[in-house]
Amino acid sequence: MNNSFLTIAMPKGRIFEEAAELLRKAGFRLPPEFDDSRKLILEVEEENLRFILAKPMDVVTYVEHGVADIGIAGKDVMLEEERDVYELLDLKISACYLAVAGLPGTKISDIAPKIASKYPNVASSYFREQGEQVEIIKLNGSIELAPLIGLAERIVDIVSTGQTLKENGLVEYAKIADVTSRLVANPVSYRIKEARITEIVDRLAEIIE
Ligand SMILES: Nc1ncnc2c1ncn2[C@@H]1O[C@H](COP(=O)(O)OP(=O)(O)OP(=O)(O)O)[C@@H](O)[C@H]1O
Ligand SMILES: O=P(O)(O)OC[C@H]1O[C@H](OP(=O)(O)OP(=O)(O)O)[C@H](O)[C@@H]1O
Repeated sequence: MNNSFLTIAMPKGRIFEEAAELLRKAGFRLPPEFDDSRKLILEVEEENLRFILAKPMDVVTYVEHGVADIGIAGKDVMLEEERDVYELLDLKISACYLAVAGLPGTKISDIAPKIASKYPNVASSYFREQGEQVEIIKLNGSIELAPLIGLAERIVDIVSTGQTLKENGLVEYAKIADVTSRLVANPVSYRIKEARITEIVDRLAEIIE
C-alpha cells in the first residue's frame, strides 16, 4: 500500500535543522513544534509519519533493528560501523569531511604512533592502507586537544570550516573521505513498504541540488 505508516529516525543536533528544511521543501507538512520540542517521538498524522529523534551515531542502530523504517545519517557514521541498512539517497546536506591532522611540521614516529579519534575504525583502516602500524586512542569529542597536550601525534576527525584546526594551530595532513548525510532504510521495511519509501526518495531526490 502506498500510504503505509512509516517511522523515520532523525538525527538530533547539527543535521536536524537542515534535514527538517529539506523535508519541508519536499512538501512534508511538519508542525512548527517539530523544531524545538524536547519530545523524542513526534507523530505527524496527516503525513502518516512518525519521527523518532536519536543521537546521530545511533540513527543506523534504530534502522538496522527495524524500529525505524528509514533514517537520516552522516556518511561518517556509515564508514565507521558497517551496518545492515540500505543507503538510498545522498541528501547532500551537512557536508564536511574526515581528515588526518596534527601539529605543523611534525613527522609521525616509525613505531606505533598514537592516533586519537572519535572514528577508531576509519582511522585504523586508513593507516593500515597506508602501511602504517598505529595505536588508536578512542576519544568522544574535543579531538583537537590530543596533539596539543601530547596524547597523540595525529588525529582523525571531521573538518567543516577548518576553524577548529586553525584556532588550535593544527594542520591537515590528508583527506580521508567526503561526508554528507544519507537516507538509509531497513532492508525488510524496504521490501514491505517499497512503494511508500520510493515515493519519499523520489520527492526528496527532486529537490536535492
Ligand atoms: N563540523 C562538523 N562536526 C561534526 N559533525 C559534522 C560537522 N558538520 C557536519 N557534521 C555531521 O553531523 C554529524 C554529527 O552531528 P552532531 O555534532 O550534532 O552530533 P554528535 O557528534 O553526536 O555531537 P555531540 O556528541 O557533540 O552532541 C556527523 O555525523 C556528521 O555527519
Ligand atoms: O572545521 P570546523 O567547522 O571547525 O568543524 C570541525 C569540528 O566540529 C566537530 O566538533 P564538535 O563541534 O561536534 O565538538 P566535539 O569536539 O565535542 O565533537 C569536529 O569534531 C571538529 O572538532
